[in-house]
Amino acid sequence: MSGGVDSSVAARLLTEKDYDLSAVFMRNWDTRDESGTETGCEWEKDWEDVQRVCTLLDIPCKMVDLSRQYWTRVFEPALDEWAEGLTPNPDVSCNREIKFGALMDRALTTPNQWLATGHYAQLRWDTLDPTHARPMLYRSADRHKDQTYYLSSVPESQLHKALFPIGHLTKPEVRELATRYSLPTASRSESMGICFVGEKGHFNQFLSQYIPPKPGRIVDTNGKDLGAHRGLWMYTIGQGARIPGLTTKMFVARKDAAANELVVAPSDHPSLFCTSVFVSSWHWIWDDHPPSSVDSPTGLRASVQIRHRMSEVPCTIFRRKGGVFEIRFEQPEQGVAPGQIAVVWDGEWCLGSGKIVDTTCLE
Ligand SMILES: Nc1ncnc2c1ncn2[C@@H]1O[C@H](COP(=O)(O)OP(=O)(O)OP(=O)(O)O)[C@@H](O)[C@H]1O
Repeated sequence: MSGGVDSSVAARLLTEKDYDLSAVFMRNWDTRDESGTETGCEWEKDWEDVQRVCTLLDIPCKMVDLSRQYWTRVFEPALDEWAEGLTPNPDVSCNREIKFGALMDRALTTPNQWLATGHYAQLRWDTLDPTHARPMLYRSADRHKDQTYYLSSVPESQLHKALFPIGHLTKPEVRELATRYSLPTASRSESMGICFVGEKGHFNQFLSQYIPPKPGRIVDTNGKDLGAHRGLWMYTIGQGARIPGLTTKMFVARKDAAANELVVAPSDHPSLFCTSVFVSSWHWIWDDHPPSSVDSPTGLRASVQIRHRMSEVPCTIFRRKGGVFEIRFEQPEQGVAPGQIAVVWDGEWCLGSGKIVDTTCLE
């Protein structure tokens, strides 16, 4: 339980079933490591809320400190990628490495135990082999809140031991239940993004505590010098880049890490539209995936999401050498950045995800 409304309702719903419940709150950020954020993660407040809900529901709760594991397995690797100019997604690795990794290992000590969370996601079961039912990760009923993107690299072995009690509900329904059950967290506001970063606008300020400035040039696609930047990690491909003295609005098309140059282009420029991505570091949820059609000349027809806040788009997937897969979009896509996680779907069924290492754009 996180102290938020979703996991509070998840816990309340489980009290109606025949489970022997206990709650676990995880601290994953050591506020002593922060030297600039004003509010920090406020984990004490979250922990208090968890305890208040647990008292009401009459279930025991405990806190575990996984801040060291979070630092080494999630934050440091992401920091390295930001420093290289990539766009990592620490929330995806947090679910794999921490919530359904270290936390699950710590919390589940005997067979017949499950870890329930307030994620908006659903599990369906493939019972083709009745002796070996297999969990399939499905979109939640609330497409606006769906969190399967973030769960896309949690392996089957861990999903076997997971429960998502609110996955069939919408957020308004969850809030209504929280009010009906008089949960103390009913009116808590949404937690946004990565807790230690705080408000979105402070992201660069936060990262600058860890990554030194590395000034370089901003150029257009012809190499014309347009100005200076203070570090490639401060920009994301696809974002608008304000260039003093230019009337045309420019967008980040590419980061040239070798030359430490930020390449920008106007909104309709072909360099902003990508036709395919190359993806490595795959985590297929089922370890006997991907389906064999990735090796056929016609490839695997699927859909792909290359960041959380986008709809999935049709694509075809081909296996290339060295564990790399090429994902070809049906229509050119904008805002495609190396480091981002590409999540692959068969309809509503999430098959897995990997990290974008390269892109092919129209120019
Ligand atoms: N610090 C934590 N300790 C234990 N479980 C956590 C913690 N943070 C998140 N979780 C679990 O992961 C789920 C999804 O986390 P996320 O950060 O996306 O929260 P959320 O969507 O804001 O949900 P909530 O309203 O429960 O905070 C939570 O519902 C909770 O079950």
